[in-house]
Amino acid sequence: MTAPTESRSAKRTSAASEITTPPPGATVPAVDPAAGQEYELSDEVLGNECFGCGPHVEHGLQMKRIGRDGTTAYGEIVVKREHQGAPGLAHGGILATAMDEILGTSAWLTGGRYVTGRLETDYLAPVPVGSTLYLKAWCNGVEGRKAYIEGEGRIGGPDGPVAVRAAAIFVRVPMEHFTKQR
Ligand SMILES: CCCCCCCCCCCCCC(=O)SCCNC(=O)CCNC(=O)[C@H](O)C(C)(C)COP(=O)(O)OP(=O)(O)OC[C@H]1O[C@@H](n2cnc3c(N)ncnc32)[C@H](O)[C@@H]1OP(=O)(O)O
Repeated sequence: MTAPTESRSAKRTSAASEITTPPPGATVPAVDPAAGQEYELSDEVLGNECFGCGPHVEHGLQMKRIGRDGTTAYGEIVVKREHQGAPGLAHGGILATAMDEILGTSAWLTGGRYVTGRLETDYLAPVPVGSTLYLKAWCNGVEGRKAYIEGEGRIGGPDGPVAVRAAAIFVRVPMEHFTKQR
């Protein structure tokens, strides 16, 4: 019998593919001062209806933004019964949503409004219902309208094992992007 081999995702240290790795010319921006202020008021910026962070969306993730360090953003979600896929475990799409929310927060901290263009996710460990997922996202660079953002979610504590990683391209859009579709 051959010894079990480590999974490919466990060997990877980043979720970023060639597409979500910034090109050499990309720069890592400082936090935008206006975005820093918006961060403190993010409920008002987004309203209360966001599935990812709306504090009163009953079955939503109710992600709490718990701090930032420059454009690095920190957040937490508690996985609820309504977030299950397999019995007792968080649905992968829910985890991707949590990553989208925290990565998006980091993108917005660079200044301007951003939407997700591409989101890549590595799942490393199952996340049980009832557990807290400790989220962190940072910006690897901005080039033109594209922000290259990466992040991770840990269980058991902010320094616990990594359960999920993600990398994304967020694309800067004008404010009308959000109003013209209504
Ligand atoms: C401080 C903050 C506090 C508040 C916190 C708020 C947090 C919020 C958190 C929210 C979290 C949740 C967030 C959500 O849920 S956002 C909701 C989910 N996302 C969407 O609905 C986006 C839908 N897509 C679009 O609207 C358009 O396709 C966009 C706007 C994205 C681009 O269409 P547009 O016609 O405008 O531009 P373009 O096509 O010329 O592209 C421009 C550049 O981008 C590159 N590109 C585009 N797509 C991709 C791709 N897939 N992979 C790789 N690259 C891609 C493209 O090659 C080009 O590059 P270059 O040729 O210039 O080099």
